[in-house]
Amino acid sequence: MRVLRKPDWETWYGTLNRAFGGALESSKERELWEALTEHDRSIGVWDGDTCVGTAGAFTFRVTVPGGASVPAAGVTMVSVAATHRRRGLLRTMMRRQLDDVRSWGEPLAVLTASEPEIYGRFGYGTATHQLNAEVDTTRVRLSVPPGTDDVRLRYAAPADALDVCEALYARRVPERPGMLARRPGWERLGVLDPGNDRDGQSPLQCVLAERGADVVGYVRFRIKPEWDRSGPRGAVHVSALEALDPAAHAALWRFLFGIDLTSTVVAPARPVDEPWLHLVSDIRRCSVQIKDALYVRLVDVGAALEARTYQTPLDVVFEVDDAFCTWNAGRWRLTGDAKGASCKRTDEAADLSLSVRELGAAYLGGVSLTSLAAAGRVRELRQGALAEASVAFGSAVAPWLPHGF
Ligand SMILES: CC(=O)SCCNC(=O)CCNC(=O)[C@H](O)C(C)(C)COP(=O)(O)OP(=O)(O)OC[C@H]1O[C@@H](n2cnc3c(N)ncnc32)[C@H](O)[C@@H]1OP(=O)(O)O
Repeated sequence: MRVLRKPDWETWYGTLNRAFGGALESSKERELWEALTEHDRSIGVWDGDTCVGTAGAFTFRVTVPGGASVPAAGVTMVSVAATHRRRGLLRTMMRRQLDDVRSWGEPLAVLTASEPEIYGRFGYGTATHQLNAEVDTTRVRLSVPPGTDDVRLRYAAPADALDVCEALYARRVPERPGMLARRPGWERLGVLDPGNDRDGQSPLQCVLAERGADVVGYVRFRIKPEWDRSGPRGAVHVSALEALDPAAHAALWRFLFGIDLTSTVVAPARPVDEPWLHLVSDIRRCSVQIKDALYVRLVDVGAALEARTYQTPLDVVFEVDDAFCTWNAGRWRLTGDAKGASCKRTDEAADLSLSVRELGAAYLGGVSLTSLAAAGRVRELRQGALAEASVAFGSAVAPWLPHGF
């Protein structure tokens, strides 16, 4: 196992691509991923000249409750060749990677998982969920708030509108836990639009929402035209949508719901507190599903818990179990409120006992400690401590990450 060398990238990436089915052939996409790869933070496992394992860690900053932007290793590009699976290569890479992340002084590691079963054993907890919806727009109507008609919509070429969309996205990032401050180059992933990825859908389209001279929202989407005996049954596939206020939000969704010759809006990876859920006439025809999204691993429990704020005052001692990163194991006293927090080692009696995985799940405020306790994953040792910590850990805005990496 060694750090990725630049000349090895093609082979390394070939191993990764094959582990995901080998379908990624677009040279535009390869080039971008090569540019985004942080070689000195990536590792490969080699069997002689053959690359059999890959893993990387992007340098991210993630928004946490209270709005701070906390350094996080974005674990990515993890693969093991099928010829070498289930011999402990992933475990070996995860060990090395978490030791590295600790030595880089980053308190968090985050990832989106190809399969939910893989990463819990390494201390990652499911911290954000996403909502996937498939709306029957022949039956579901939207009732929009005042001001919606004042929002003007216009088509723009996705690449031309990229800068203005990114500026708007950057304004959203500090407002929602789980969102990542975009590093240069990342914005291009959203508009790559490789033909082999489309499955009969149109190229990407973009519509901007404007009020006066200001852009107040945008949507990127594709249309899949379809006809059956009863007529047009096309689908609108939403790929990204951001809006700065309720009227802009409603205007964009009303536009999507009303596109001629379509009968469905497919909206994946939306926040679980998506506002249009409150505007639809018939939620049962929106086929809403919830899926796991961002996984969080506290690499440094003390620094991570100090980096966020807490909705209500709390003073609790956690007994943390962490078999994979034993430096975290033991008792931590966390005191804090909406202004700041302190988390230090202690010998005092514990109030709550849990594993680092549950702490990761609760960290962004989207999974309550109470629900984890009801599942038997958190134990309350002092009466009242669970409710105190659970409310304090919550977030007024549901954590969300709109994209994978
Ligand atoms: C953040 C990301 O990049 S997510 C992408 C992950 N990569 C992929 O899904 C690509 C296809 N899959 C693969 O490349 C491999 O199967 C990997 C990377 C998921 C696993 O690699 P392996 O080297 O086989 O894993 P390893 O042998 O170290 O297994 C460690 C443990 O995880 C378990 N495990 C590994 N993969 C899986 C899985 N897909 N589902 C359930 N359990 C798994 C093993 O059973 C083992 O369990 P144990 O600790 O109880 O013995």
